[in-house]
Amino acid sequence: YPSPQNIPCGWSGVTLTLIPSLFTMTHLPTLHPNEFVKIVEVGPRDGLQNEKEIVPTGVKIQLIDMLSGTGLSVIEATSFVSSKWVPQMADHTDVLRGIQRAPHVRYPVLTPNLQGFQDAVAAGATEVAVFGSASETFSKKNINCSIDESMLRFEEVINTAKERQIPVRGYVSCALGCPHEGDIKPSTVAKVAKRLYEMGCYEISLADTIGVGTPGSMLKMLQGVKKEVPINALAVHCHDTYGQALPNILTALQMGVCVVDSAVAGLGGCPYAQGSSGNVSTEDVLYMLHGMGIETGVNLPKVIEAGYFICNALCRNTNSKVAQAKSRTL
Ligand SMILES: CC(C)(COP(=O)([O-])OP(=O)([O-])OC[C@H]1O[C@@H](n2cnc3c(N)ncnc32)[C@H](O)[C@@H]1OP(=O)([O-])[O-])[C@@H](O)C(=O)NCCC(=O)NCCSC(=O)C[C@@](C)(O)CC(=O)[O-]
Repeated sequence: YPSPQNIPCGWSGVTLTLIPSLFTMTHLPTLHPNEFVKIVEVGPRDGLQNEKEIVPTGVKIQLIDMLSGTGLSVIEATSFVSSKWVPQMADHTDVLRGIQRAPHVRYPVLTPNLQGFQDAVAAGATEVAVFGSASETFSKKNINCSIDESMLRFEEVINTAKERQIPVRGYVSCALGCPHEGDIKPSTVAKVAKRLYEMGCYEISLADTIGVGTPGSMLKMLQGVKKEVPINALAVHCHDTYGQALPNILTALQMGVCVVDSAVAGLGGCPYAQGSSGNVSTEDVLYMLHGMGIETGVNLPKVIEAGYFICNALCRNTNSKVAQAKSRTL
């Protein structure tokens, strides 16, 4: 079963003993110039799925094409979900067929069930993601089934994907809190993550769906999950509702995580998680990582340009502090 993870993963060498010093702020970990963090750009999917006005398909395609030229290696393109549930993603096939695929870029799409997987493959998808939750209530509201039922659906998707050599990524929503159930135990997150990993997901993205986490809760959650899933198979997916996304990501990096999800211009929100704000912006994550001497292979000015493009198209300001600062100094 193929793993698309060819990228060196440098931060896994940072030891847990550095974590207490994060909190006393006495010193930060030593930085090495060859360290690499993979960015998973989720703007075209997570960033746009919650937009009230339907974004023209051509705009989505142009955004993905611009992002393809930035050095990003993974761009989540769209979702093969029900258009009754998420009308914004109804043009999934046209988006996937319309983009100019760059050879070094992978374009995963969300598939909640076998029907979505089959539609995605028919449209040309070569990588998919299943999305589960650590909260029963959120699972029912988001994909209309319990956690156990969702695992049966995902198993079908993953087994079919294996036959076709299609890699599958897994999400665990509500990893740091649920809009309906409040706090979620790290052991519950770990259990769901483990099930997805053992079924065959090559990477598990732990999502702070409503952006309520702090470095403290991120630390405890990752301590729980890494007992069940190797740290180099984990990613973090932080929404920035309480302005904690960057410190949470930094904490995850210090724990050894080396894959970070983010959305250009900080777009986003989940239609089934009221009150959640946008994802952490790709521009701000890049600025932090590059400032720490960590390589990403991504060109920040080109991402800022893509961010301006989509913000103009949506008639709104960017959520990226870095893009805002750069525009003031132009
Ligand atoms: C999962 C379903 C489809 C179940 O929806 P359901 O209504 O329970 O499905 P069903 O199996 O009972 O079928 C009912 C109808 O839906 C159709 N159907 C069935 N499956 C599909 C499909 N794949 N694509 C298109 N149509 C589909 C099916 O064909 C049938 O059509 P009808 O006979 O009535 O005409 C629905 O609940 C759904 O689409 N949910 C999507 C929710 C979603 O996209 N949420 C946002 C993404 S998750 C997220 O944002 C979190 C994340 C990943 O970013 C991380 C984080 O921050 O937490």
